Amino acid sequence: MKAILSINAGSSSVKISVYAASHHKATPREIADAQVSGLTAPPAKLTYNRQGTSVEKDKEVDANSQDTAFRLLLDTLINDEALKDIASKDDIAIACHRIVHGGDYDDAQLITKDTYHHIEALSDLAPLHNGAALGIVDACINQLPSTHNVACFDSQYHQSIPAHIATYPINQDIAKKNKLRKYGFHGLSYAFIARSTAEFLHKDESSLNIIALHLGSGASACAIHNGQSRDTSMGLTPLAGLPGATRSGSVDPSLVFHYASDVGKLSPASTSQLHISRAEEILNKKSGWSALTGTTDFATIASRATPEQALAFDLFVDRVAGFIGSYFVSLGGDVDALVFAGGIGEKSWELRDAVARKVQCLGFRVDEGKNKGPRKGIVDEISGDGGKKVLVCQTDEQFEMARMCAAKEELWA
Ligand SMILES: Nc1ncnc2c1ncn2[C@@H]1O[C@H](COP(=O)(O)OP(=O)(O)O)[C@@H](O)[C@H]1O
Ligand SMILES: CC(=O)OP(=O)(O)O
Ligand SMILES: [Mg+2]
Repeated sequence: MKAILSINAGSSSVKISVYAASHHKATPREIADAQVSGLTAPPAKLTYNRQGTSVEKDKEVDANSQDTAFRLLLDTLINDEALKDIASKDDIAIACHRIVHGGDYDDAQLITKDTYHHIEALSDLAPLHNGAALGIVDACINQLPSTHNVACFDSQYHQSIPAHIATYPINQDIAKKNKLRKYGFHGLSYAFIARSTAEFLHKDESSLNIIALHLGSGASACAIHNGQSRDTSMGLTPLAGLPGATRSGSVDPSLVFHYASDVGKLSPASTSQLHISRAEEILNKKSGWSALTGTTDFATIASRATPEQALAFDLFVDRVAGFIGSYFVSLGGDVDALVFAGGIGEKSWELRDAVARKVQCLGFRVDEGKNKGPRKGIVDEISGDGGKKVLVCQTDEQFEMARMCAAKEELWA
């Protein structure tokens, strides 16, 4: 039996799940999960469940970065005497890490010096994520010396996007040399959503066509054709596409040159692990819900209590509906389901309701009672009578990573 620590450093949270797996290709069995959320909407909150029982719920904690959140979570797990599977740090055989930007990697990688440096070199292309995740890898290397570290990439799932969709219309010599193309992210989530939705619909995954929405602190949409990513809204970096908690999403690229005189300069936040220009800092960290409303808490925004919140809400509905329309065409109208996931997609009935109304012309509608009601199962149907299928999937990137590790033969030899 091996204990697997699955670590998901998001832009506003760190989520860790602990699994036990007995052998190569075994389905990992969850034994605990813990998360610190609200890193961009202090105070951050800790939630911890062991064997399905709540130990802590929304406990206010002092954490303002992914690194401090991770240390707190690791201590919580190690110091819990009732968590028998990891009585000491040595019991953690595998730590898998969600790495948002994996460049051309098409499979999870055991983290060696080489892979570490490769991921580090990609950090500039995921300024809210890769550096933070590598900080957690460093902490694991130092604090868990006998643990194997595995990198699981958010970009991997999107390797199937065809060239004419992934290519930017710029000088192709420069594009190839500098690897400037659409990569796409939230792929661990989309892989989980595709498999779970296929199971729910009793369809073979290889014939599944869906429009999936991962709407969290970072938000994206994905057109899934025959079980594979055909298009997604994020691009070279996770900034493109939909707006997020602190991200602008797509804007006219020329806006950068008209925003302020110093946007091209390196930001004071730049470190050896992260080279971020002022423009990138503004569009990644000082835009989105935070800039429009002063909060990154989407539950507050969904209340539409102020004109600013109403504007942010309507703007999000407009952008999300735009991608649904575009992907509906991309899938030739052959869509098995529209699937909501991510913190906002799973928890905001208001957002689901407003989006569904906006895309009613495509045949989607939600049932008010089902939409507002408690979730039944990992995938839950909320479609209205006679409408195309609308589902909510409680996505699980940590499980997806643990599953990838169980499938890696070299870790079980
Ligand atoms: N009850 C809720 N209603 C609406 N939005 C919510 C609710 N709970 C959490 N959220 C939003 O979900 C987002 C976090 O989603 P999550 O997928 O966990 O983020 P991360 O990108 O850090 O992984 C935040 O913007 C938060 O405000
Ligand atoms: C890729 C991305 O934006 O991830 P998250 O939503 O977890 O910040
Ligand atoms: Mg996330």
